[in-house]
Amino acid sequence: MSDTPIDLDALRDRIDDLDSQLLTLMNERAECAQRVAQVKTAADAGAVFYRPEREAQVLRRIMALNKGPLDSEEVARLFREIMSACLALEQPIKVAYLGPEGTFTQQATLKHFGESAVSLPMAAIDEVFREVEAGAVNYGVVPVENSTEGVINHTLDSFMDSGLRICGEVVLRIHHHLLVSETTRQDKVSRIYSHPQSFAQCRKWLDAHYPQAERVPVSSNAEAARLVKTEWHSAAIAGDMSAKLYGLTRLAEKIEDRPDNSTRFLIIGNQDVPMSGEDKTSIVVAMRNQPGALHDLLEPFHRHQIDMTRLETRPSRSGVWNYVFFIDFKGHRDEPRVAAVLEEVRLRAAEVKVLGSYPVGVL
Ligand SMILES: O=C(O)C(=O)C[C@]1(C(=O)O)C=C[C@@H](O)C=C1
Repeated sequence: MSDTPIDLDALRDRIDDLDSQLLTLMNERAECAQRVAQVKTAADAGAVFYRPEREAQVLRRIMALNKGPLDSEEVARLFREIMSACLALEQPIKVAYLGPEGTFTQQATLKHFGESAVSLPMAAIDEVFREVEAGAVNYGVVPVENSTEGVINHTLDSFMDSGLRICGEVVLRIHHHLLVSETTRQDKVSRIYSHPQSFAQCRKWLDAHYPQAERVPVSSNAEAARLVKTEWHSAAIAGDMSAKLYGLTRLAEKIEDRPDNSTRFLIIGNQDVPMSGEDKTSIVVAMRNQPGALHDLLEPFHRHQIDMTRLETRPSRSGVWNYVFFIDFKGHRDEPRVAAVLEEVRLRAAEVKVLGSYPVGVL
């Protein structure tokens, strides 16, 4: 822009003009998406409209193109919403998530699917699986691991009995706040409600600032926030969504002990996702109970130089599955290198189940 001062009215006229162009372009894009839907339906009666690999490519491309001044993540969030609205025109998407409303899983659902998807809170992780299996919803969102507290066993166990596939992942930075209501006597907080995981993630801060307060574990952060509404001497540890839902204010912000505290969520569904260019694969492997079993399992990954991002062991729930390992690694099952490793692992294991290949979380 030149250095000549431009008056406010002229700038607003320019903004109006740009908004008109954006509106036309967004609607042109929406029409394209509608035509994409027609092409998909013509090719296949059971067409799949939601395409995680394409969405990841669109967002990555936009982030790479962005020259600012808008931040790349901000730009991606805007495009996420545009795609969410375009997908809703193709097919309204229903997503079940681990509720209740106001939890971090709801936040992850919005982050991944945008505001145009219909999201439905479920009371438990296995209910999310059941809803997707029954076809009552298109996809599900469940937490799988936290950087401070580790793996969420319920989710891993649910995969052992389910035929559902992993279609995507979303990583959320978790910020906890100490929340109070307008009636709370802030100098008299003697009880704090939260989910056990959140207490664990804020342990040091609580020991330093509220060593005397009673810590009451409840089923979710949102439930903690709800309880605080009715008690003048209580506070809750929860995130922004819960604060907003119950109209609470922050007495202290970002009280998690680790600044990089984050939770990874999985998108579960019925489809195999094609390659996006930057993918991960999750498998579950049962090994026979014999010496060197773990070494045998890991050796092919090392030899093919495949980058393992997670390895978890769960107790087996049947005779054959003596050891059960959940493994995440970089790459897609359709890549020859990955296909070769999977073949070798199959020869060494009692059983192998590929839970899915899916795009590495973009946002
Ligand atoms: O490319 C497609 O397959 C589309 O349906 C279009 C579009 C988009 O808006 O860009 C919408 C939904 C899909 O999940 C992926 C992308």
